[in-house]
Amino acid sequence: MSMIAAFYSNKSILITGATGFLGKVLMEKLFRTSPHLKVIYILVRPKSGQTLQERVFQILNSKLFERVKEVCPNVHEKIRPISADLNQRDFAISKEDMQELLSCTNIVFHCAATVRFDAHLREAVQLNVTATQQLLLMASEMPKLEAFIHISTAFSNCNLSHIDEVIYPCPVEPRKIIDSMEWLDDSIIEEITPKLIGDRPNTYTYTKALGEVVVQQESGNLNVAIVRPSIVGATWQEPFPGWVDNLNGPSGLIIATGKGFLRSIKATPMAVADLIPVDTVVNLTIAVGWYTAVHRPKSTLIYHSTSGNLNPCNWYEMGLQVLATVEKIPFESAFRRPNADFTTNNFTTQYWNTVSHWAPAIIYDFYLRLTGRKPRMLKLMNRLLKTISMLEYFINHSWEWSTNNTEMLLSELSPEDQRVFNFDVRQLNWLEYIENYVLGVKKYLLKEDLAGIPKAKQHLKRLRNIHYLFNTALFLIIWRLLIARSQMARNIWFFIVSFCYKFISYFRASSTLKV
Ligand SMILES: CCCCCCCCCCCCCCCC(=O)SCCNC(=O)CCNC(=O)[C@H](O)C(C)(C)COP(=O)(O)OP(=O)(O)OC[C@H]1O[C@@H](n2cnc3c(N)ncnc32)[C@H](O)[C@@H]1OP(=O)(O)O
Ligand SMILES: NC(=O)C1=CN([C@@H]2O[C@H](COP(=O)(O)OP(=O)(O)OC[C@H]3O[C@@H](n4cnc5c(N)ncnc54)[C@H](OP(=O)(O)O)[C@@H]3O)[C@@H](O)[C@H]2O)C=CC1
Repeated sequence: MSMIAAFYSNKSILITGATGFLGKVLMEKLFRTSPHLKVIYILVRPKSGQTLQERVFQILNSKLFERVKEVCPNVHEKIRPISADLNQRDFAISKEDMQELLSCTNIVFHCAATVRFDAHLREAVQLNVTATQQLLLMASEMPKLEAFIHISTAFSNCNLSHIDEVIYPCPVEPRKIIDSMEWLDDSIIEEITPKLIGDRPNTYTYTKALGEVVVQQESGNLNVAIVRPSIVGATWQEPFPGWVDNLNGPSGLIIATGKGFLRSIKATPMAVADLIPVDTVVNLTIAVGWYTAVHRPKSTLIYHSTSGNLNPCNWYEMGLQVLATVEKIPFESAFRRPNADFTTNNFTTQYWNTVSHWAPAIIYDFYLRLTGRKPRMLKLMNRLLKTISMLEYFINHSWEWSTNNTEMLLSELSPEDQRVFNFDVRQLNWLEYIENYVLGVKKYLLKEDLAGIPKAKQHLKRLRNIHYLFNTALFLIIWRLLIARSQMARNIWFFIVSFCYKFISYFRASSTLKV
């Protein structure tokens, strides 16, 4: 019997960010392994014209939750959506709901955040810092609370190259930042943002670091722990391999590569691709919840959920495996044949952007215009290149994260818990994982049917022929122009033609002799 699963039985759990990528997998695993838990409260806001109930219905009826329904048929009764907006004072939770949350909650998992790299500092502070502070305040009024688990990111201190499982101080106190956001206007905030974030690449990593300091300063007597995942990818094993439902991190780039939009990228091939499967992060998070509640460590423990120091894979290996997979299982209606060249300096990056990205987009848009359709490829390409420029920092640096607490926790688990809540990244086979990831992107993100693979392969063959034809035509045109203008080109041309002629004549003569 799993001790961790038993611990969560009969517990009331509060999850923020439960409609997000990580939150959904966390909920799924909790329900599947502890079907006798009392209730999971989730803080949800209405979105995209959907009510709370519609959002929850959609999640419960998704493929991700299929296995849950077998072990916990009354899952819909155990999930209690609470209308809340983390950007509002007291999260805009009704009095009755707040009362219930305060009096019943045993464990809090705080996953909600803005993960956008380009978020305005005010927005990022509100969600990643102020909301965390408010939630801690709420938690301090929960008499039955046993543990508060905060999800941060391994990149919150990405300005350092070696990162320990400790909270690093921020030059400006989070409280001062929170206060200043209340009275500074947007334009001044924009002006001071680069100074505040310093050598971090974006407001996301900066505010996640501030969020950690807030946890440290405001947790009082609470049992608190922080989990820091690196780049969270598709599921490795559970509930099934390859599940993913958003474009963040590598998923969007896998699509862009598989569809042949992205053909070269500025990346350091040997830099560590510190990916971590979402189910590994979730297993660790659940184990951390149990350990924090049961063992009540004296200080706030930080757990790195990273892969680089125990089982490294680099961007080159990852790129190769993505390509090998899309060769075997191609995506439908590719724009060009997939390719992934890594460039390492600005000049070659600009060159390949022009040749491999902008030029084909302009030609294709021209073709769309000619056929009476609306051009769209250049716009799409520019958006893609903007996205890549935001991710570039993370594919051109390597970090070392120490994982002592995570390893300690693994050793504390019973063999059964190590199996049920496996977060030992040493067991991960990267080639298999990446192949399943790409397949998952095809099935769950692009919603492509595997029956369409032969057609997709045919389409790639056609693209290859167009490519050869285009290159030959281009070569002939350039050559023709050169011959017309340059004596040297003409000489070379006549030399090549006469050489070929002589070679063929010699070959013919020798074969006649043999007969
Ligand atoms: C060979 C293989 C190599 C693989 C190589 C992998 C490298 C992978 C490095 C990851 C490194 C993360 C390391 C931090 C890990 C955390 O701790 S944070 C969690 C991760 N967070 C993120 O990834 C968020 C990044 N995304 C953003 O911040 C915003 O989407 C951006 C990039 C600023 C774009 O903002 P925007 O212009 O307002 O556009 P937005 O509405 O978000 O999306 C515009 C279009 O781009 C698409 N898009 C959005 N994100 C992406 C994406 N990642 N890729 C492609 N398209 C995207 C959208 O689908 C949308 O298309 P349409 O639906 O309009 O057709
Ligand atoms: N994905 C990754 O690569 C990594 C993620 N992390 C961390 O993991 C956690 C989860 O990330 P992930 O699941 O990927 O992110 P998602 O963007 O998928 O999910 C974010 C969640 O936060 C909720 N949320 C955002 N704003 C509000 C608001 N104002 N009120 C209520 N809820 C809100 C979203 O709700 P809604 O659905 O309504 O938008 C959603 O449920 C975050 O703390 C992130 O920093 C850390 C490292 C890497």
